[in-house]
Amino acid sequence: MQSLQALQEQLHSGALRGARQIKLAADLREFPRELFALADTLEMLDLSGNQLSSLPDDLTRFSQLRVLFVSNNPFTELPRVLGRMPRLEMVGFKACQIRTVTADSLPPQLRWLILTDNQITELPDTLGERPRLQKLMLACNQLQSLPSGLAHSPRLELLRLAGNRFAALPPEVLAMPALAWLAMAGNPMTLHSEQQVLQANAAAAWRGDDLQRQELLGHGASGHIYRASAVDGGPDVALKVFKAGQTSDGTPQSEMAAGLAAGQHPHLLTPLAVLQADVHASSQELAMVLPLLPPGLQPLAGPPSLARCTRDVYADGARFSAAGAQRLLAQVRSAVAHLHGHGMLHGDVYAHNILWNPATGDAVLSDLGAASMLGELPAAQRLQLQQMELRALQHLEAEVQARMH
Ligand SMILES: Nc1ncnc2c1ncn2[C@@H]1O[C@H](COP(=O)(O)OP(=O)(O)OP(=O)(O)O)[C@@H](O)[C@H]1O
Repeated sequence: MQSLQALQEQLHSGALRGARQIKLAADLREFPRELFALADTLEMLDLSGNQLSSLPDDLTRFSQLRVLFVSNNPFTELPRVLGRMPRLEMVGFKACQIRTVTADSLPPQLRWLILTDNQITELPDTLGERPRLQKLMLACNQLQSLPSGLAHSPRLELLRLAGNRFAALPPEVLAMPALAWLAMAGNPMTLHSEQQVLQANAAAAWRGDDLQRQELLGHGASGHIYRASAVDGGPDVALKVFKAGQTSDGTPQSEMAAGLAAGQHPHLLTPLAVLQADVHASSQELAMVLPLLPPGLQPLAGPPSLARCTRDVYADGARFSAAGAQRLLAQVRSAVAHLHGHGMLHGDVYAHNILWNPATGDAVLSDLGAASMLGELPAAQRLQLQQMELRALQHLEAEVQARMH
């Protein structure tokens, strides 16, 4: 819905009676109190893209609310009232201006917290006292440490720490019993390696004139992918043009550095080169050149839904033959082993990042958007992190094996 008036009209006409979901982006400066008419039924409220900086103290009247998105609003503090919301489990405040997260602002049932792209320097200890916490998105903040209680978060599986101020790996990470997906690039602990790779590859960057951009092949959260032909008559390539300076997993620079450091592998999609920025262009597009994948590939599954949280969503009829499953998993394992051999973590080993050809069973692991270069970390930590990533592979194996016929 795009206006308060539309909300009022629909409430008045009864069209919203019993509504469980509302999305309202209407340049709101204050929480629309009209919504309290739905206090007994609303389960999901999306007020992203408004001008809100606070939420009312009686938000607790939304007794059924489980999901709250308030991204892109000028909050400076995570509203304390959230800590009193009885059923709230998913909270999204991406790209606000949050500096402060107080101990009492975290809902008791918290399962999925998104605080990506804020200005947070410190998180409260109570974050470690949320036993259902499963997914924690903290990329692009100013954190230097984690609350010690997070070390024993029993269900925390996915953690995004990229683009913060960690000078060393926070010790809590290695103790997390269920962690399987970790992004930590773009921190002082990895940055030198990333910059070195980008510098070493700068001379080999392709120029915009080397390529003719053709049709759009697809797009994902972080970029648009085009087919491009090389003007010197070489084979066609794919060009990934990044959408923004940062994603929920990290920055394009970290993604490009990781891809270049990994080099080529038959079951891993990594760049051939970066594209030189066009100094004359009005907007400085970041882009990289990838090998063009053959047709017939499709993602092995869809990304996690709200309900699935950290687990992918497979098509209802998805089935694999025993031989096909073995082939697919062996190829993904070899791609992950290649990355580990190069001192890296993929960070996002998921079926939705595997492009797979159902006819041949061949697979390619893609999306290094959450990958980290671990070269600056002590060898023992590197190994422990790579062991941790094997949990993600085990989840993938279990999902595929559960669909074997
Ligand atoms: N190298 C390639 N060759 C051919 N097609 C590609 C290539 N890379 C991506 N595509 C197409 O573009 C689609 C989108 O790619 P992808 O999901 O990797 O986007 P993204 O923005 O990089 O990813 P994410 O959403 O994980 O950030 C793919 O499903 C595929 O159809």
